[in-house]
Amino acid sequence: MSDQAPPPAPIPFLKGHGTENDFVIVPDPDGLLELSAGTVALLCDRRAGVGGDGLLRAVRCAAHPEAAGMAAEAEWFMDYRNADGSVAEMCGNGIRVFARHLAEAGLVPAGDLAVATRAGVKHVHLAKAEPDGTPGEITVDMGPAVLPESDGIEVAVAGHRWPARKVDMGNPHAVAFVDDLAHAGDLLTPPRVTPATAFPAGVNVEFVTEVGVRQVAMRVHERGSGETRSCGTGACAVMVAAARRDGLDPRATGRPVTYTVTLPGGRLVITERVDGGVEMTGPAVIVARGEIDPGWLSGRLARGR
Ligand SMILES: N[C@@H](CCC[C@H](N)C(=O)O)C(=O)O
Repeated sequence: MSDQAPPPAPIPFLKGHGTENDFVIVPDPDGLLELSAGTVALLCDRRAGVGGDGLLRAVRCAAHPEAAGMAAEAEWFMDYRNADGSVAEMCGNGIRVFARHLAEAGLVPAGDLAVATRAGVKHVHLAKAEPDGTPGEITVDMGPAVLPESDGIEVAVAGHRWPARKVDMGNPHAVAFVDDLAHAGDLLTPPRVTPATAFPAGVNVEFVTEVGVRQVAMRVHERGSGETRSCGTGACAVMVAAARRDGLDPRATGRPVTYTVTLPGGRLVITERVDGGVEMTGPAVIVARGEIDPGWLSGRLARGR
């Protein structure tokens, strides 16, 4: 009989995206996996790992110390990490992909579900598939946007500088209206946001142009991930900033307002309700399922990647 320990079990994962904001999804119902920042960064690495703008760990609320208090309202906790391994409060595209995974895996009934996040419990609705089999879009109640007084905030990149609006969607955003999205340059380095004290935990930066009546286009540089092809919380922040810029506030007028937000990776439809809640609708797909080789992972981590 061999006295060697059995080889570690492969770690199941999925790959999915929402408007091309892509994620590695790691099912970990009982919260048994040790996912350090280094592990997450390696898994999200597009050349050395699986590749993704972020990672979504699916843990039962009851099995996660940050989520146990939400277990009465939601069964599942979206443990979201950025590509550099940092933790973020919320991910708007991620939560749609997360819900798609739970539904396809038969872990939740189709239709409506609650998902716990670090920004609280969010309610998600999965529309029925189209007759041709195309998966239905997913709507998330993202909660209200918070737009504090933010006079004096500026965003600078690629030799340009703009005033910006501070918007909190559970995570922090600085929204700058620009004449041309190309003026943001290649966005290979983070834009400079001043004063730095406005965002002590870092910030996601959105660049927005108007393309029609209640239609805007945007690019985003995400905290912890760099430029991505879409950002759901960013699109919601942009929608509300655009509405205020257009003199629209559903809480004041008693009429909901809807904007279409076009991003490099697709289109999101966002409505601000009269109670101030923001609803985002968009696609989410699972594109692959596989197994992470635990020998590769532990070897890379032992060698410092
Ligand atoms: N891509 C996400 C936002 C992910 C978190 C963000 N980078 C942060 O650090 O706050 C989205 O779709 O909202």
